[in-house]
Order: sequence, then C-alpha cells, then structure tokens
Amino acid sequence: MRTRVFTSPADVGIGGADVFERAASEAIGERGAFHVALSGGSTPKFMYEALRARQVDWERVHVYFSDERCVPPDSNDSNFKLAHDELLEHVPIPDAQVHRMEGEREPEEAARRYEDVLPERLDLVFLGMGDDGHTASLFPGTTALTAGGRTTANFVGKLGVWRLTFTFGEINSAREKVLLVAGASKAGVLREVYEGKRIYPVEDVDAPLWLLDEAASASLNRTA
Ligand SMILES: O=C1O[C@H](COP(=O)(O)O)[C@@H](O)[C@H](O)[C@H]1O
Repeated sequence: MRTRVFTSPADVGIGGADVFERAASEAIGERGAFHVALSGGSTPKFMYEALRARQVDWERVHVYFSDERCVPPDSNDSNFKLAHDELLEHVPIPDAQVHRMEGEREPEEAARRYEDVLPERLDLVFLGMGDDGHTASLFPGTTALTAGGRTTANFVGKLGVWRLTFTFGEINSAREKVLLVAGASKAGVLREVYEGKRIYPVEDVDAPLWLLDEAASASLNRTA
C-alpha cells in the first residue's frame, strides 16, 4: 500500500490537489486530455479549494463522478453540486467537459446513460471511504459490489436510498486511484483494512494511493 499521512484534513486536500495537478500534466502531455473522476462526501472540499489556484490546463480536462446521490443537481446532497460550487465554477473548464451523473432520473436509467458518457479509460479516480468501509456508493452487503458493467444503480437499505456508482470494474480499470480519508471516525475501519482483514468494500480497490490525516491514521501500525 502506498500511503501519505498529513497533519489535517486541509492538508489531505492539498495532497490530493498535488496528485491532480501532476496527473493532469502527465495525461495532457502524453494523450492530449485528462479524464478524472471526483468523489463526494465531506473530504474533497479541501482539495477543491486548493485546486482553484493550481496550474491546470482546464480546457483539456474532462470531469466525471465516481458516485452520486439520487437527488437533483441543485440539492445540497449532490456530489456534483459540491464540486461545482467549490471548484468547477471557479476554473475555466468548458461546461461540455463536466459529465455529471443524472441523480434526478430513474436510477437504473441514469446508470445506463452514464456508461455512454464515460471515456475509454479514466486517468485518475478520486475516492473516499465511509466509516462503514464503503467507497464510491459501494456499500457493504449491497448488490453493486458484484455488479458488472461500468456504472450501476445501488439500493442502500440501511439509508433507504438509491445511489449511482462506479462498479469495481470501472474503478480498477483507471490508470490511478486515490483515496482521501480524514477524521477519527475512520480510524477503526482503516486499521482493519491495513491489517488485511478483507471485510470492507474499500479493500477491493486495486493498488490505491491513500492520503490520510493524522486522526484517521492514529491507530495504524504501518510498515508501508
Ligand atoms: O456517501 C459518500 O461517502 C463517501 C465518503 O465520504 P466522506 O464524507 O466520509 O469523505 C464518499 O466517498 C462518496 O463519494 C459519497 O457519496
């Protein structure tokens, strides 16, 4: 496992922005465009703030989402809205290059439609981890954990809601995967993940780079 530990959640965000800027420069230099998927939740906000001032050729960036809540794009629960308000409206990325999941549609239909939007291969996928070990909207015990295809609708029984999410196939086919994890509530699950217990969905992400804050990593006995 590759891991970097930062002092605070804000520093995790700066670490994520560093990865974004470097990967964008490499992809644009080598292939002429950068295809990146963003996550939701609370952790990416700091990365979005940091990214506004970075040297990124936004005209060549295409943004996707690794999961979405089944809500309209102007809902405060929308992963797209967070990225839009905190980053995308502040940088010169063409609107046509922002590819949101349509959380306002019937979930199965929205998942099918998103498969037509995705590029052949994503350069970089940002992910978070919930304190139940979910990543994207791949929650423990849900059907999406074994779904084929690239995106799927997922009913999350314990929340009583539908979500849209990348499958593990889509996540693992990306060139790079980065997990941003902050907060003491994640420490217990993280310890078990690092012990190789193999009980949480997040453990099915192949070879991710983990960007952690000190609170999340407090109980790790790390050798990597
Ligand atoms: O529900 C979600 O939660 C995870 C983790 O979010 P965080 O707030 O603990 O950082 C997130 O990665 C996912 O995109 C989101 O929809």
